[in-house]
Amino acid sequence: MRTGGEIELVGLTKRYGSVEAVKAIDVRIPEDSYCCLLGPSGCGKTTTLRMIAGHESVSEGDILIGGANVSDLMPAKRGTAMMFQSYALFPHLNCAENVAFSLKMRGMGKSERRETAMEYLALVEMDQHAERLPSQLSGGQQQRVALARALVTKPDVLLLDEPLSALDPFLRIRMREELKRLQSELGISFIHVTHSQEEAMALADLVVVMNDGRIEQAAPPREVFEKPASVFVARFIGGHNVMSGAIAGEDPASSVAIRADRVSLSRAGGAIGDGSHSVEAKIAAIEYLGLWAKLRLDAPELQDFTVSLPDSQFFAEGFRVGESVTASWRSTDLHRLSADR
Ligand SMILES: Nc1ncnc2c1ncn2[C@@H]1O[C@H](COP(=O)(O)OP(=O)(O)OP(=O)(O)O)[C@@H](O)[C@H]1O
Repeated sequence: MRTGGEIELVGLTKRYGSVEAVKAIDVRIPEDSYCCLLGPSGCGKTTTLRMIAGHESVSEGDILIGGANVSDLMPAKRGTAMMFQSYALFPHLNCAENVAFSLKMRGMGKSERRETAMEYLALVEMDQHAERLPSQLSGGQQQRVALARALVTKPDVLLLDEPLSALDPFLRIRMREELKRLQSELGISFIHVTHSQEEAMALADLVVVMNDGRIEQAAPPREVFEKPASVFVARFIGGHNVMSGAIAGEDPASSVAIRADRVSLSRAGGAIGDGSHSVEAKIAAIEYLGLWAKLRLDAPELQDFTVSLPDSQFFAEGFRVGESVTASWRSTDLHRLSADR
């Protein structure tokens, strides 16, 4: 087992002509950690990853890996390996040859190459398919080989660009578990680009939420969910309602968030739960999701306001679309948000 290097991005900036794709971002990713760069399309995630890999030049700022400034180093000298969304396997080489390719480039002898390639194929449970060509593998199997090929170079940091997006939902969850296992077994850092908040929450030790070339919040998943730093993070991560501060007796220009599962509902005229804030509303829509039901409420002071009720409570109450209800919550459950930039 080895210890992956700490990664530090200092004032990292990327300009394409007049477009500033990444805007002076600062973040420290501890060694031996699983980091997800999360954000909507075009927010600068891939550009950041490509700068770390050395596939894209830096306009300003620095990239430090294990304390060394690698900003101007060739990709092969950085201690990083990249796994692409398309897997990019050589079609004419079998699995073992694909994994052994970079070892050949480094001058390793044939039998040692084969032995090492088989060891890494076993790590991703693909050793039994060593002689197959990529065209004879499923998408998920090709991805495992691509992972072995990236890991065989013994990087300090593995960079993954949307690695699960081409897989079906079932396989995506299996591979997610596999990636997490590999990261903790190998003891190196993984930096994984995704636009899926669920994927980031499931995998990451550190979630870096990006928006328009900037970092909105970099924190462990629980902190991002429980204490979203901005209106953007609260909306993007989901599960929260964002309201004007006026509802909490604060500056109407400020914003507060309440989790969808922290709101109580009672029939209009009925007793208000244990909430210290309440709003009269109508049920505009209901989505039954198995474990939960999501009820969208309509009221002048609420926008896109959703309440999540456990299925048992939802069926016991028998709420219907169009009914008048009172939504209430405790002031201690309100979370103050900073404005979007
Ligand atoms: N080679 C380029 N030339 C000009 N602009 C670019 C170039 N590459 C990226 N951009 C712009 O930089 C911004 C960030 O792009 P980037 O690919 O990093 O976003 P992303 O968050 O990875 O998006 P996605 O999830 O869609 O891949 C976008 O506005 C994009 O149009």
